[in-house]
Amino acid sequence: SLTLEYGAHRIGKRTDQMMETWRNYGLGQFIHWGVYALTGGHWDGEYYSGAAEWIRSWDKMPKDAYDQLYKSFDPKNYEPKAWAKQAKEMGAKYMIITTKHHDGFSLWPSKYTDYDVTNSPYGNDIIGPLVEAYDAEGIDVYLYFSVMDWSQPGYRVSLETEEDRTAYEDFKAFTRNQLIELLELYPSAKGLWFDGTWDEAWKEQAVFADELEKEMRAMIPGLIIGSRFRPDDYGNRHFDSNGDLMGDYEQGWERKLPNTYEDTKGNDWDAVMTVPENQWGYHSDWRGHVKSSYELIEMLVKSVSLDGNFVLNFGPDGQGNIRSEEAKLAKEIGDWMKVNQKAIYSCGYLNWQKQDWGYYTQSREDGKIYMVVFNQPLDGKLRVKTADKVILDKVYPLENPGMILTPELIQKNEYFIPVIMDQKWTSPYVIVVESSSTDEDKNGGFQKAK
Ligand SMILES: Cc1ccc([C@@H]2N[C@@H](C)[C@@H](O)[C@H]2O)cc1
Repeated sequence: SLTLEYGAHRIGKRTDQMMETWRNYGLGQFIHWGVYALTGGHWDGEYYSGAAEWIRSWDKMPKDAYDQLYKSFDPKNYEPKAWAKQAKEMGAKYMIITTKHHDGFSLWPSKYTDYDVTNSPYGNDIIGPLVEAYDAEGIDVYLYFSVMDWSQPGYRVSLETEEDRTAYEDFKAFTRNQLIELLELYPSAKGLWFDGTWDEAWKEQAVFADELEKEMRAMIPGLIIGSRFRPDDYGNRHFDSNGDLMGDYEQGWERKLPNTYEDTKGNDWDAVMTVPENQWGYHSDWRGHVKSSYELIEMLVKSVSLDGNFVLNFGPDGQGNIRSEEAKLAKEIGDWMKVNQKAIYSCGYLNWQKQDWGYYTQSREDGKIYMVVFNQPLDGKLRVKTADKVILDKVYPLENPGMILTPELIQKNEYFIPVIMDQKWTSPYVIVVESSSTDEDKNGGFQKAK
């Protein structure tokens, strides 16, 4: 393997408490909010078919018109406490907020740019009250930060000339200043979610990024930073040039999920997901497929079953309203979580053979196994093939622990669990499996593991 100065600084999962807490979240909320929300994905009566938060890059969006939008940013309906309460009801354990997206508009009072909330009619800090509201609900806050910043004169896609390099040095100092400022202003933040780090110019900054990451980690011990921040000695992000994970967890799952445990490479990871196919910021006219709570619950369960976190995106409108489609999803997901949260929180991957009826999760606290059923077999028999030397001690519906189910042995380590056909299941349900391992003792008999 290559000798890397700026590659992965750790092999394998972090084992400290803050990362344990992160690993056990299960469900998170992403919030994309900024001046792009004022356009709602339209300009001058025209519909923008791209991702609404990218509307500035649209050829039909005059850049100076976009860059004046902040002078109308005055969200009368912004209610951070209501947002936090809604997230709590949904069952989110953490929230990632865009402090600054690619356009560079800073939602906090930044000393380092005039392109921030203090120079908008709204005038006040957006981030601070949001952090307080989510902290008060017991939901951990993470700060999304886009390194790419179209508003900054020193920003460069690539460094071709000496002038580029000089300008980029200013941009690097600005970037560092804003990040240090964010961590000084919001020290209760548990981590940073970086974006906009794909430019060639940034990929040459292995030394700078490494020093900056070390500085930020020193400011907030245990700070959690994903794989999308640092480039290694050869400009590789996410995985260094030896294939080792950069940062504390993999951030590569954007609008997609791994399909097998092997896909996760045994790393911690999060999947961030839009409700429509590809809209993060507010678009007033969602076209194409809008995901149902059923689909999103399956993605959540699939993520947890593969040792990941699932982060659902919300895009408040220009006045600070949460749109009705998202409010409905938050309610429906929350209703499901209220009944089934034990199969999500502090749960992860179980190495039993994947079955068609759905997903296994296993509690990292008490080892209980959860069968989350999405596709009930027509004969009502859930096939279960355990790992070797496992016996099923007790099987019952999470919603009705008194209803003991008797597994039918098909062959060694394989059973049918008879589901309750008389009960009309209308949403994904959970069967609990309490199991123990058998170790063949000296004389070949079986005894229950202690
Ligand atoms: C090609 C591309 C660049 C940036 C993105 C940003 N990452 C998501 C988390 C959103 O912030 C989106 O604007 C998406 C696609």
